[in-house]
Amino acid sequence: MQLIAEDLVIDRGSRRIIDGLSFAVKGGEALVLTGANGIGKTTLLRTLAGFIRPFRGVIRLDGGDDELTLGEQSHVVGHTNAVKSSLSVAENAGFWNTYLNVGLDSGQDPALRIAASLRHFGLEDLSDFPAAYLSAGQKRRLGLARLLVARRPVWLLDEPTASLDTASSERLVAAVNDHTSSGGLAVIATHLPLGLERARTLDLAAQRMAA
Ligand SMILES: Nc1ncnc2c1ncn2[C@@H]1O[C@H](COP(=O)(O)OP(=O)(O)OP(=O)(O)O)[C@@H](O)[C@H]1O
Repeated sequence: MQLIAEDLVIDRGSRRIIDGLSFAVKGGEALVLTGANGIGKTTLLRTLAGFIRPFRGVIRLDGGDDELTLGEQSHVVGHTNAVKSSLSVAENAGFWNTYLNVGLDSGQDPALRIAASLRHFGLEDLSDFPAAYLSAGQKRRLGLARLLVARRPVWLLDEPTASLDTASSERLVAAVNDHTSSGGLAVIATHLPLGLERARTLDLAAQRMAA
């Protein structure tokens, strides 16, 4: 499996944000996007997810499921956590298990998968807690638990360690490392060095200067 971007040109409003960017990420790899505020990391991730249409260029997932779009094969974690305040922690995870598994077979009992996801992010004791009352870091951990409640081969993560303490950041890094070691791929925007295994860095500032 390989995620390929060729000659991407992306505009926001009347400004050109990405100009002629090409890269490839193989299954088993993480690509870490770096660059100063406003350089275009979120814009690129949202374009990969299918939320923004590029002005020009090609994005494709070779070796994926031809019946599904790239977005349908991706977990997308943005700046907001997509936590439903009216549901409990476990109900949120249950909702995503149902919603995100559409078109993809998780291959595991939903209840076991949900419990394992919450355990991985240290939320098992908060299962019945109303999501509305979670702290910022707990909400972030619940947002990240989505990554494990349903199997998707592509992870697109925007500043995933925002609000996380050191231990929680390490849980995220472990989840990404497990994902890539089992053949998944990830594209991750971050300002912090994450210490991921099997990771390469794409510096968008250097790309912009070269364009
Ligand atoms: N909806 C929009 N309309 C016009 N310009 C936008 C829009 N969204 C973002 N931009 C601009 O696009 C540029 C890239 O923004 P983007 O959010 O992709 O940067 P980033 O690298 O993720 O930044 P940060 O590190 O601050 O999160 C910025 O100059 C921003 O102002």
